[in-house]
Amino acid sequence: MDLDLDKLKERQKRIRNFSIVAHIDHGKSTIADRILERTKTISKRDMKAQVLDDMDLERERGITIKLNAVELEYEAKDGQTYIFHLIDTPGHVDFSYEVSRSLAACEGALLVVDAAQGVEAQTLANAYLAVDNDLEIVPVINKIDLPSAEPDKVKEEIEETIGIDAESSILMSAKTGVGVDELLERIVSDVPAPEGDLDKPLKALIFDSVYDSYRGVVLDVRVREGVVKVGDTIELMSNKKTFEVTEVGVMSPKAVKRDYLMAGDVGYITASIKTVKDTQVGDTVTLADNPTDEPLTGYRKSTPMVYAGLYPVDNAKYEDLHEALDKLQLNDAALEYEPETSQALGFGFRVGFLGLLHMDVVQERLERDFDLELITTSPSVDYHVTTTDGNEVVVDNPAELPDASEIKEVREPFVRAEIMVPEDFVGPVMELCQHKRGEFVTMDYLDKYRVNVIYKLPLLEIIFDFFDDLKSSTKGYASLDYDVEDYEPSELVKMDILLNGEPIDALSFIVHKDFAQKRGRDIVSKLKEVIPRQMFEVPIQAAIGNKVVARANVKAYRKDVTAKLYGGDRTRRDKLLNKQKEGKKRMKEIGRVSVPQEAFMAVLNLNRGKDDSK
Ligand SMILES: Nc1nc2c(ncn2[C@@H]2O[C@H](COP(=O)(O)OP(=O)(O)OP(=O)(O)O)[C@@H](O)[C@H]2O)c(=O)[nH]1
Repeated sequence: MDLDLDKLKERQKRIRNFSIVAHIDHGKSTIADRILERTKTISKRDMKAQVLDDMDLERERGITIKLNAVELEYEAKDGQTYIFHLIDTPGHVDFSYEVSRSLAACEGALLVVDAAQGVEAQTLANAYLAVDNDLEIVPVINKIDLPSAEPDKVKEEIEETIGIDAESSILMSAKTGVGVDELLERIVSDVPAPEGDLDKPLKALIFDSVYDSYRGVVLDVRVREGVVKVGDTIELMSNKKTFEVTEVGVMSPKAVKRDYLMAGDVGYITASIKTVKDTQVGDTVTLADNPTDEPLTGYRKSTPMVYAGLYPVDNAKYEDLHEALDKLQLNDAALEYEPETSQALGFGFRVGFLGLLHMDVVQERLERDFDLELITTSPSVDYHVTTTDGNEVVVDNPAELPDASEIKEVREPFVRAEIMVPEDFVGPVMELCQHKRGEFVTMDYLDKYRVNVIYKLPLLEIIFDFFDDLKSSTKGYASLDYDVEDYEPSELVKMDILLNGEPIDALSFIVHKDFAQKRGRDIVSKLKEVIPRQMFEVPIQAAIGNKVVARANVKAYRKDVTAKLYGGDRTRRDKLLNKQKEGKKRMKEIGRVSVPQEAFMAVLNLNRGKDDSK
């Protein structure tokens, strides 16, 4: 097929690639929906609650996790039809890495700020990412319909904190539809058209990919230079593998086949790529017979912050879990894993996550989409350890921490946390940070009422529900952003948990010396509750090295769950028995002791400062 390059150049001038970035809940998805509606990309009837958040999990949790790209056509007031590629981005702090991936595919960003909440931590973090990517930023003040909206104050905040001109901010309400027309016109006038030579060899960035059981791997790409057509042989530059293109197209919002994708386009390519491992997000696609010289610079690779062991309840499902992780990783470049074995749990994987929300999402997806039953061990951060013989080791599994006598120093990751909060709550915020081993850095006034409090905090203390604690101690007014800054020595110890005299590797955790005694006692009493009585007495001990810090016994004999019920109520009795049966599936035989999944969660929840028995 011959393409008319002049026509394509004309078309390129009418393309606008942009993202919407915002703090969580400021209205990105609702704005995206309004844009889709107004451009008739989707009829009202077809519109589910929110189209772009299309994963079940996202809808249930009401958060955007995965990015999505859609193409839409907009007939502007100048009479021309423009092609918009809208790339959705997540708002939760765990997923800021995904934001930078989507921004790499754009020329502009709509920076959405809630008119009542004002600039928050992720507003800033995302605005900086947009600036780093040289994007044109269009400020949008949303929710002006709210009685508490203060658009003028928010404009000032944007100017002061981000340093961009906010006078011409679009004032809108995604709820009522006010401002949507202006928004569409401003996308045309303010977001630059993509540049990129159509005559040059193909250069396209893979910014996401999904596995489809019929078509193989589907690559989401932003074409930077050249053109790609069905029948072309593409090469993935990182591994030099070649594939014949079977389909190209765009999402609008369903897949729509096209004859070609050209420089400036955001769309998908399928090429019967069967192995998930061949495609890497951030890689460059070119043509095998006319390759480009240099790959595009990908983007910063995500680094996991939290690690946990994932084990199938049924050991025979190990391969299934492996395959499921492979598939999941394709859609989730931030996910890292490697095989590990546990004496207690058998074969499984050490998995690296961006945060606990990411961990929950991954576990839920593995269980729901791949029908696996899993045990997750207590999450850990990565520790840098210097041993007495001078070796440096990185430990992300507490069970692997060398013996205390062999350790010279343990360094743990510290973050610089920026907490934005109305000044009335500065006290509670500082109290919380202090309690979490934080070190005060500085405090700035953003305006008359709002303060940016900066603390240095151990990542270990942040990952366990710091965010929830922060929300409750500030009535929901605080927002948080953090970045790992460095590793510093801390007085950390490994707590072993022994059942029946045997240390259970999957229950070990690392804790600061000052919190160790209490944590040990709490865990032991929690385990005593959740471990069912067995045919023999089971001692539970918490120990640091050889020193036992807490101990309890689970008495012998099996608890009969129906004992308390008098005869009559049959259904209630059945229900209980069923519940017990259900619970049993999640029992893991460790040595001679049956340990329920709850035991592993108990360790996690106590570390998170929660009691899950309620
Ligand atoms: N009153 C009012 N509410 C709005 C407006 N825009 C969005 N909302 C509501 O604000 C909440 C959050 O909106 P979303 O669009 O889900 O926010 P988001 O920024 O996409 O959130 P994430 O996808 O989790 O990052 C929802 O309950 C919306 O109905 C608006 O203009 N006015």
